Amino acid sequence: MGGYILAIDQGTTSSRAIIFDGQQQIAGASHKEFKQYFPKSGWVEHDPEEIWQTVLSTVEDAIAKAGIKAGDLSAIGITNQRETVVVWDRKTGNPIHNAIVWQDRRTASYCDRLKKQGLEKTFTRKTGLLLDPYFSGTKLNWLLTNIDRAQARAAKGELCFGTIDTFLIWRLTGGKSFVTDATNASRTLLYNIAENAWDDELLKILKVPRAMLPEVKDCAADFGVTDTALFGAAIPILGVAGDQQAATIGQACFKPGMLKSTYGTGCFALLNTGKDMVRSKNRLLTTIAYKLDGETTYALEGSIFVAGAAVQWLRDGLKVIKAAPDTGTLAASADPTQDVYLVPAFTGLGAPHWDPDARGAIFGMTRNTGPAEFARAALEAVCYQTRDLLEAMHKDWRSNGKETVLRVDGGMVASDWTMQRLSDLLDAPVDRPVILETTALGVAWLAGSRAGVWPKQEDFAKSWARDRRFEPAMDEKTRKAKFKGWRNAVKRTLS
Ligand SMILES: Nc1ncnc2c1ncn2[C@@H]1O[C@H](COP(=O)(O)OP(=O)(O)O)[C@@H](O)[C@H]1O
Ligand SMILES: O=P(O)(O)OC[C@H](O)CO
Repeated sequence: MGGYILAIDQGTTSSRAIIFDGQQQIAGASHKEFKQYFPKSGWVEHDPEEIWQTVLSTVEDAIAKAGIKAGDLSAIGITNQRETVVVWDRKTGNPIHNAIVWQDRRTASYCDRLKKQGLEKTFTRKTGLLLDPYFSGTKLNWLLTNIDRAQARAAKGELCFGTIDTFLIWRLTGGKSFVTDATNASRTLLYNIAENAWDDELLKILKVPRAMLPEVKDCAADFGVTDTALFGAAIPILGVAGDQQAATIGQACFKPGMLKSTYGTGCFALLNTGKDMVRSKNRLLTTIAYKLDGETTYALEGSIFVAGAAVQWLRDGLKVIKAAPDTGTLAASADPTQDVYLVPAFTGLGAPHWDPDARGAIFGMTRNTGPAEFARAALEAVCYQTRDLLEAMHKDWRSNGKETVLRVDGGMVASDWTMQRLSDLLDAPVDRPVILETTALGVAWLAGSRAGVWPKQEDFAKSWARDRRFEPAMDEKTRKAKFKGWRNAVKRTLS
């Protein structure tokens, strides 16, 4: 036995554990949703203990389903929802508050104050990010300011800050490892992506004591060993990356100009820009795609906050569908003469607008508008937003005529209707891979290659296989008219 790699994919709405065998095939998988907390308008929290329990139970379940023992695992890779902040007590390991989730907008006015002080340029130059509540830094400031004695305790080194990867590694190693990787660090507003180090000036502005920060490692590195009391074996953790970066790796987007877009709760498009730290003139992010053997590869990123979340809203809020896959069928039956647009700014708008105060809106409803038109509008909104991102990317990045085909993954790409509409509205082909668990696959590759049991980068890239290519089939006039309607709807939604 050997070559088995466990990938822990801790996402926004669920935790997954997937075991890959030595041939990079899925040998066992488990998945568990957990509760979302919305304490106030625009606030989103998770209970770190629920996250931990779902990780433990899915790992045990995946091991059982794969029919192996924990000792058969060569390594673990961890990938995670990014930016979400946990602060815990260094002695007890207990969180001092719920995790503040990436979607949470509670620090919008603080971001505005920082912008008014003219600080956005400093943050963007050093971190590649913008002053938006999306990122970890202002959320961490909120915890330090609002939780009793947190600031003083953090300064004394009594508290630890982490994104979800760091929190999980801390727990998995029995508090022995306090580490993160460069991709997760690059989403905090505290990390200088050119120097690859926590940045003292930014720490001072956001009043974050250095004593509470983890050590930052490459994506394939020694992150610690699991406590034997947990799974009955000491398993090395050898790969870590934020989920969008892990998907970029899993999609084998290793060459500059390669591009992937992941459709989960939100949608995130990453374009590999190689060693170039491309500075966007169109409000995209510059971020770390991965750091391997001390070398940093950068990406341009477009982030949309609501993608599959709109499908969840159709299911749980409007109750017009029973399950996510019903959306495509319903959308296909929509009246083509009704131009209904949904701008799903439930938690503000991300790239390229960055408007945290915008809220969702529907335009073009008539007396005949029903669930089918809502479903189509929700799915099309994801496609229009992807086009907004790709247009911005094309302005920032010269492809020199070497266009690569967009590779897609995430829960939503199971919908053929959505992928066809995406290709139609982009007027470009879209490739869906055979393995849709690209996030888990990417981090499994980081861990497996570090363990020496998985192929090197080039051979891994060759193993990427396409399930289906969607080609555009919409006429230009319709596409133009639809996109014009979308742009107009967005304009009317901005705050
Ligand atoms: N067939 C489908 N059609 C449309 N949306 C879908 C479909 N299957 C799943 N989804 C949506 O995809 C999302 C889940 O994707 P996933 O990649 O698991 O997300 P995350 O990692 O953010 O939790 C959910 O929001 C769900 O509503
Ligand atoms: O959990 P996902 O897949 O929606 O990803 C969340 C992103 O990492 C947020 O930046």
